[in-house]
Amino acid sequence: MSQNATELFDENFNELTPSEFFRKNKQMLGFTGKIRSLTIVFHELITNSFDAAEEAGILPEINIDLKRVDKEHYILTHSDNGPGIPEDYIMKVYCTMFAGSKFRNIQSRGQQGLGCSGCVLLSQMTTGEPARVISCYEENGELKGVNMKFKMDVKKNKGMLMEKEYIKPEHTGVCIQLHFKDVSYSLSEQGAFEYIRRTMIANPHAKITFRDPSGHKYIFKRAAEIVPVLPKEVLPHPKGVSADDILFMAKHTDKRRYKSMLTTSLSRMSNKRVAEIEEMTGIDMNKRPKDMKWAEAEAIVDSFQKMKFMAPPSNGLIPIGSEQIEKGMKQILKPEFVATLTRKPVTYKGGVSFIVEAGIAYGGDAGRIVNEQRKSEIMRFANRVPLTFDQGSCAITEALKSIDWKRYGLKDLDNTPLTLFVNLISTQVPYLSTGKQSISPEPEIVHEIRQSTMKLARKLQKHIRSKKAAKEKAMRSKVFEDLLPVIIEESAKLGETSVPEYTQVLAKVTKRALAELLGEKVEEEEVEEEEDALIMEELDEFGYAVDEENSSLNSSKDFDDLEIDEEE
Ligand SMILES: Nc1ncnc2c1ncn2[C@@H]1O[C@H](COP(=O)(O)OP(=O)(O)OP(=O)(O)O)[C@@H](O)[C@H]1O
Repeated sequence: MSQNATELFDENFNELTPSEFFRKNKQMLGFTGKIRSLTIVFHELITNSFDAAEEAGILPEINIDLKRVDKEHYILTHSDNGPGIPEDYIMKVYCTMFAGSKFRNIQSRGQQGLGCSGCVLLSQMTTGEPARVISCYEENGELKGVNMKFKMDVKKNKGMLMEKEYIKPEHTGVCIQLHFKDVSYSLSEQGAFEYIRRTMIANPHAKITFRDPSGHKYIFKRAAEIVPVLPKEVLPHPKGVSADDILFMAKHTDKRRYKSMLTTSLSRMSNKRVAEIEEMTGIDMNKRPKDMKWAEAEAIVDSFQKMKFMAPPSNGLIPIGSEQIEKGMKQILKPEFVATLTRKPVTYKGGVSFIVEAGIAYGGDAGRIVNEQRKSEIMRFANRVPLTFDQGSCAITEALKSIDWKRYGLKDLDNTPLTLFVNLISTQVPYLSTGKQSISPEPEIVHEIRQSTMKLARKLQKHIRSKKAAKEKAMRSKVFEDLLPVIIEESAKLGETSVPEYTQVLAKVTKRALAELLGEKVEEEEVEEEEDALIMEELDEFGYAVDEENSSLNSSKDFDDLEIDEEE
């Protein structure tokens, strides 16, 4: 007998909690593949510890201990020195999907309220073991500590407490212990160790101690002692909102008129601008937001697109800063050459501001060793967090691959000991998926990455050129140094005169070679100036007109000082 719709629905209709959904779709949390799954766990726990410590004005210090119980069974213990999590929130943080404190228009590493609970879910799904969390925090001026053991109730999207004990803490912080199977620790580019190394480049203010499964202890020391300035929450920009956003604001605002709702919910929106919108759309701006219709929201957004606004305030964006990136790169890569920069804030999609930071390190430990040869590597970051996977579709990869590297003297980029660093700072990083591993290639973002990297590539080209020139000059000087005394002495013998004093002249000609032999450091500019003068004299002697102002000797320097965007 056939069933009617009501019977069918009564029997089959169900609601899926977020935890149930992600239990079936763990790949959407980034948990695909054994190596990647473990790296994502490291990523979630490290970024949370950083966010929490920085928000509390504390220099982050993290201890990670990864023990291998047997081939594929690991126990991860991760502890931080952050402000801790109050007892009532612990199970919400670790067992409720889409719960957190970062659903604001603010620059932070976390955005979605999924990370911690995702790790607990993976642990439970692969081992059936509960999570253990020790949290120490301050409440009403008192230091409190609690040690809890719990599991996640996937059907209810919340925690099930198994054990609880109050402890006497010495300082604030969180320590979490999780069991994992079906994961793998690896030293590869996508492994957990490399994730920590990259994290340290973009976070030189942090300290991480890591004990790997073999028991080896790595201490990544701090290269900077300043807690990054806390980004401010910024209101959305009119050019970055949709009709749906406006309608959502209208339904949830406590303001009584369209006018006050718009001026308090959006940046760059004054009474004058609201009057312009009123004139353009004919909508009465004194109406109650709760009564707003879809067509009105659409008309308001259309008017935004026709208007000119100042760019969004950039105080919501806190870049790492080129000096700090340089410190991070030097500390970890010990390169022969490094150049870094932080661009000015700009916007994508007309209203979301972002900043691109870039760095190039060459020589030393820059690049990656593959088959005993150093190769170039790309390090992608968003809000200081390394992006380790899905590089193919990412704006950073696309931008860097589109640069004509031969133009900068790098004929074989792949086989160059080079690390290319790019960090995107934004309150809304346009990730391509919830796994947050690649950035959408918005044209404005790709443009900024290209410009900043090309600027640094030019500096690198200059460095490689002058290194090559210095080597050639040193070789030439060496020839003089070896031959000139013989020629002078033999000539004196032939001319039957005494040997003239030549050491000073020789020293001048072979200044670089002599200095190098004596282990002295020669002032690059001084030598260059003297050599330039010598060449000028030579040209003059041979009858060539030398126009010093426009001489090609100066042109590269002039070009380098230009603050313009470069087009290939
Ligand atoms: N180590 C920690 N110390 C203090 N608070 C923490 C810590 N870890 C997590 N939290 C709190 O728990 C919340 C939830 O964390 P979770 O990782 O699930 O999501 P998120 O960081 O907000 O976003 P995302 O899913 O994008 O990482 C955070 O918003 C933060 O308030």
